[in-house]
Amino acid sequence: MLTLLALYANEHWMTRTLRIDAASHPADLVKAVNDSIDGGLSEGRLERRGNGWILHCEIRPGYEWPFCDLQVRLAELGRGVDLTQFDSVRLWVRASGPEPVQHVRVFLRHFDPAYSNSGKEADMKPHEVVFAPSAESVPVEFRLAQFMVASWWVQEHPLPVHLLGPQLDNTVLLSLTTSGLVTPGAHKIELDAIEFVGVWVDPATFRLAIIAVWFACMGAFLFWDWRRSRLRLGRTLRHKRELQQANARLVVRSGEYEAKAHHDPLTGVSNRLGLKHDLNLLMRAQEEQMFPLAVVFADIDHFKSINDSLGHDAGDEVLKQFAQHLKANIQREDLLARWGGEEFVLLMPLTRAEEAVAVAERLRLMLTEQAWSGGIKVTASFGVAQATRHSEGEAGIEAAMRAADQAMYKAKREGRNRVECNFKDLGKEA
Ligand SMILES: Nc1nc2c(ncn2[C@@H]2O[C@H](COP(=O)(O)OP(=O)(O)OP(=O)(O)O)[C@@H](O)[C@H]2O)c(=O)[nH]1
Repeated sequence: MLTLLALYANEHWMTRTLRIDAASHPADLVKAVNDSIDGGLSEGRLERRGNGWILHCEIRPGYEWPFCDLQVRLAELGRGVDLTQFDSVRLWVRASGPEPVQHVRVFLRHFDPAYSNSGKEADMKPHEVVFAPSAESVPVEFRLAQFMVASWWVQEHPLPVHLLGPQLDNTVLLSLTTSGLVTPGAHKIELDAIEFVGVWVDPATFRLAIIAVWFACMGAFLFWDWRRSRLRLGRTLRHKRELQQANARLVVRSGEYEAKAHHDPLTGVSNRLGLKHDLNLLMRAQEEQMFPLAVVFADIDHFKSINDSLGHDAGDEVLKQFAQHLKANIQREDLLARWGGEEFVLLMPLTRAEEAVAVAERLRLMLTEQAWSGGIKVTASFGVAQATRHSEGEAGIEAAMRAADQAMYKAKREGRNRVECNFKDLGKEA
């Protein structure tokens, strides 16, 4: 829209105008001239009417080319107007006379010291157009490029080649003249105003400038867009980094919560949930290398009396020590968990019940040999069972655990500080 507006403004508003009429132009610079200067008999008289002039002209035979002239001097001699800064001239002209179609010649006379030094108007180079005012609308507009140097003048004024063409940078005179082949009689030329019109900036140059502005705007836009995208990308990357960091923190935190959920806070070994979780992982990863799976239940003997005699804190300390001793004396692949209270469970993959009984026996002995805080003696009762390959997955393991628990109670009944093994309640041979 701006471009269209600028193009319109260039053509219609960004113009320079030089207007000449009787109201603004000094009266002594306008006069009527006739062929008497060449020995003719025609008579011209100038009348001012309103803001214009009227040339009354009586053409009489007597000179070979009779004429009358309405001469408007644009400036003093030698100080002409530079018409090259204008594109066209508008004339408010009417003409009447005895001819069927009345013609008028328009001359722009140029002063150049190379041929005009005599100061005579006849020695100023005439640029000419001829037209019939009645055939044109008023005002009639000529492009200055339409004015041609009059050939008859060039014949009378031989000039070097470089001076033959049109020259309008020092124009001193505009004249309206009766036509060359004029009919004798009363002629009249009315001139209301003259207007030279030009644009400040030549349209071609202006369009080039607009294209340049477009390119500059596009470049500026691309640069701005590139910077905006970079900033946006930076923000996105920052946001992504923050999300990754938050995510990493969440992963760590959820790992911590999971560890807490799977471990007994007092002894640090797995709780029931942790044992189930670890067992599931093992079953998924290496079910084939799990069986036979030995299950050992260990329960501290007379733990209530430890609590009662030494206090609950001492009881806690015994529980911690008990768990550490068990943990330190089993293999890495064995799973140890606190089943509840003072009861612990041990799962031993690829271990037969007989081997597990031996391990339980070793653990039982080991516990009796430990130095316990408070100088007390701590013993435990063990129950052993086994889940075979024939047992169906978790159901088999749960059955083995029940059997081991019962064996442990049997050990309690049989006097404590002993190991009992239960095959019977599994219903299958190891
Ligand atoms: N200090 C402490 N005591 C606990 C904890 N959990 C359970 N107990 C106690 O452990 C005792 C278990 O007593 P009982 O079930 O009678 O068994 P017991 O005294 O060991 O006797 P037997 O198992 O038959 O040898 C109870 O007094 C519980 O309060 C614990 O986390 N810390």
